[in-house]
Amino acid sequence: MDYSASQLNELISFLDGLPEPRIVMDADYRIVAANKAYRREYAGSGSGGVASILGRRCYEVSHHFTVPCDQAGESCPLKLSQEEGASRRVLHLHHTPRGEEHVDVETTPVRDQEGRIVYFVETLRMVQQASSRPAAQGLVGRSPAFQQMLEKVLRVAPAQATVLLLGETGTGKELVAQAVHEASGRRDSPFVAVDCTGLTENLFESELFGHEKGAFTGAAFRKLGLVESASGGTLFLDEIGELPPALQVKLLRLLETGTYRRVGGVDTLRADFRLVAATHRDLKEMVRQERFRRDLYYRLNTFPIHTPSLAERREDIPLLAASLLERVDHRPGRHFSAEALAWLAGRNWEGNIRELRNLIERATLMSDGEEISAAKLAEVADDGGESRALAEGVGGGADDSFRVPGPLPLAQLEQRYLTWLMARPGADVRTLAPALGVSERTLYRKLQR
Ligand SMILES: Nc1ncnc2c1ncn2[C@@H]1O[C@H](COP(=O)(O)OP(=O)(O)OP(=O)(O)O)[C@@H](O)[C@H]1O
Repeated sequence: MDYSASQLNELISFLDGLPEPRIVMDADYRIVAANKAYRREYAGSGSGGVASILGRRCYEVSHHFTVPCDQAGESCPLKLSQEEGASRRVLHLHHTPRGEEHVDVETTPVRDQEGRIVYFVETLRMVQQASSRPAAQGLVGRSPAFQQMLEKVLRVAPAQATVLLLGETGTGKELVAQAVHEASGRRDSPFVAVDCTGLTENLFESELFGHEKGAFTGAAFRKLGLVESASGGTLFLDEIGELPPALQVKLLRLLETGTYRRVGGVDTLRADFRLVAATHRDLKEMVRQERFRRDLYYRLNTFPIHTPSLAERREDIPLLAASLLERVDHRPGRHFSAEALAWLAGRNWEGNIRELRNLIERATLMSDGEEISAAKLAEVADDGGESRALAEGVGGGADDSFRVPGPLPLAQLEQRYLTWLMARPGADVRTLAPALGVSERTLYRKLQR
């Protein structure tokens, strides 16, 4: 290796001056150095400081894995970077002194004079827009489906590209739109949301473009439109599939020319917003049926992001439930019993997170003690008794074979398996724990994770 110790020291002191946490690794995944920001953020005090990570492998430190990430079902940026000889970025869940966190990891090869790769510099950017632990606000999630979505959000956010959010109702499209805004350079300017449902032609124009004083009866003052209010920021058009054809033309004109006029005004104004649009409809099908303009569809569909349904991210339900409980109920000590969490995870949620949130809110209002039970949830669920039957363990409905779509990291497999087990009729922690060879406390802790 033609890379001297003094060159390595030079590299480290250069990295010390950079604000983001960075580590240097060799091709064998060993951490050979960490910059000041890394030491501050990750190697904390108490755990032996930076000395405790030097010489150890990155996958042991960040994932507590015994094999490299790519052998544990995750993509490994070091491996990808090595294969392609270029920088690679992936989103990972990392163990940190604060618990598990989403981290945007970028690995860049370092070459010697002969152009051979000798080290890799890994940059770790903390993701502010989502939490993998219960949180009082923002997006929470840790399932693969959620991570795939989050990775797309973080990639597109810094660009100006239009984002199209496609997903069932209640999957968090507005929250995702806000995350795009927060992760973009426009975060200090307004985020303006417009619901396109029920917009008439007149309303659309005056709401979006504003109007001049006296433009029509009742227009006593000049009014700023939402496009103007969103200037410098992000305009979120929710339920874009509901926009009538006449308004689709107007929106297309705005997007293509980047200009508009207030109702009753003569000045042409320049729009400056980043567009995020969302719909639960199949826009492509609407185009086929000529209910949505093809040209507008292509203009909007620059960067589509699928917001996963709860059925696609079932393992996130206990985490979401704990977060939503924090949001709707501020009484100290309020929590779900393990059976309640398993009951929530085993149910079908057509209304997705919104339905989950509403049910939790009803259950908190109807519960007196600190603990919310599965029986209480079943009582307040409005599905004709099917839920109660499941909670009491007398009804069918739970599939009796455990299946996974393909290889999964073992920690995820365990989580899925436990959630599935607990969702079976009659399952309870007391009888399951000995069958699984763990204590009740351990099982409870695993279910809360
Ligand atoms: N990942 C998430 N973490 C925490 N809360 C979430 C998450 N996603 C959605 N929520 C919550 O779920 C509810 C529904 O979300 P939101 O209104 O953004 O959904 P939507 O997809 O825009 O729905 P619709 O299509 O009906 O407009 C909100 O209360 C939101 O705060």
